[in-house]
Amino acid sequence: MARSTLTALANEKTLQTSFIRDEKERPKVAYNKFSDEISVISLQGIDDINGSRRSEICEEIVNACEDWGVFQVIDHGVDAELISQMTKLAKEFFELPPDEKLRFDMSGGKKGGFIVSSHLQGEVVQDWRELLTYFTYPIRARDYSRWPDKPQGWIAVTEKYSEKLMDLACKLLEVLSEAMGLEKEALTKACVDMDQKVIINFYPKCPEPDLTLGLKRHTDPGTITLLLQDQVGGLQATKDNGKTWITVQPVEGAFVVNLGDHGHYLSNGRFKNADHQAVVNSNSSRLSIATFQNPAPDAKVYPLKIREGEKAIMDEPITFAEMYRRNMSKNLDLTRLKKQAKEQTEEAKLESKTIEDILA
Ligand SMILES: O=C1C[C@@H](c2ccc(O)c(O)c2)Oc2cc(O)cc(O)c21
Ligand SMILES: O=C(O)CCC(=O)C(=O)O
Ligand SMILES: [Fe+2]
Repeated sequence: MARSTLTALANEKTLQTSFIRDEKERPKVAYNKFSDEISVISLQGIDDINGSRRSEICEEIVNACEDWGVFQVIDHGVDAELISQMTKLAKEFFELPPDEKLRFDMSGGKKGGFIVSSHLQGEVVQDWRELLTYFTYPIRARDYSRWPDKPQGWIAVTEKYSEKLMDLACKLLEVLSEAMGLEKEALTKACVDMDQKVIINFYPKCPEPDLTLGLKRHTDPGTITLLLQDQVGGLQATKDNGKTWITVQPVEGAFVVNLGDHGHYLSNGRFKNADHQAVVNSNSSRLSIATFQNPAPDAKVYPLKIREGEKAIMDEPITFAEMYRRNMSKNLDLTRLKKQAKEQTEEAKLESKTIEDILA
């Protein structure tokens, strides 16, 4: 799609075929049929090291990580005013004219910027989303030329936001380290020099939302992700390999926290890395801001704790870069297999049609 954005397609009556997904991948649950299965945990009292509230909070977090690998946090200490400024500026970015957004176009291998209708590697079907991404930590790796200069105030607000989210993520990783019977810093140390990347997802309203996805089913690759979503709804998770899905209830000012593949491996599979996706709707656009906390690319990935009676879920330590590469190529193989299976079914259908025709 040259020099154009998704927003232009949002007013059409039907969906372009490049966004239409196989029936098996289409949404099974409505974007606004909210579930209360995901715990909403207040962090009030978490800093009171010897207080009883801290141990209750830790227990709630650990239970949620063992069950879904997803929970929501409120009373997290990130200033409500900062959250509302961040959301306002992010919305304003996506409202800019296409040419302004495309000044930050990421195609051509640039690191950070704006992408329209990205699709996952090896996929042909496009996601119904626009996104803006930039790398915030380590600070020395920041490339401010890839951070938008509009709307005004953007850089100062996003810097503050990423700093506060780094603090919150480290606090949550402390709780998980302790739950594994390790020192508080164990998980952050395993990340070596923690990377942070922010992805702002904008999902315009969609003419035929039942045929497509805003963001296809995936797990996040990193340690932990903090997601700020608006009140529209659309984040869905599954814990039975896609048979059933739930839509996460939006909670004003809350962060949805989910563990990624790295967090899953480090806990030897004890903490889940839930498959999730974003569905879209025809009534309103939706905005979400995902902050990914990842280990450094050359950090070693291997379980930090293997409990008695358990076997390691990895054969050998590998780097995070290698872990990411292997997961990507596994996903690619799966996509290829699915494509082949589909083609074979189509062929079988054609053959049987021919037989039916002969017999008719
Ligand atoms: O865009 C995303 C979302 C997500 C993700 C989706 C699909 C994948 O195959 C995947 O590996 C990740 O998390 C991300 C994490 C990243 O580091 C970059 C991304 O673009 C995304
Ligand atoms: O927009 C959402 O609700 C999900 C976003 C997400 O999963 C991601 O950016 O990795
Ligand atoms: Fe995700």
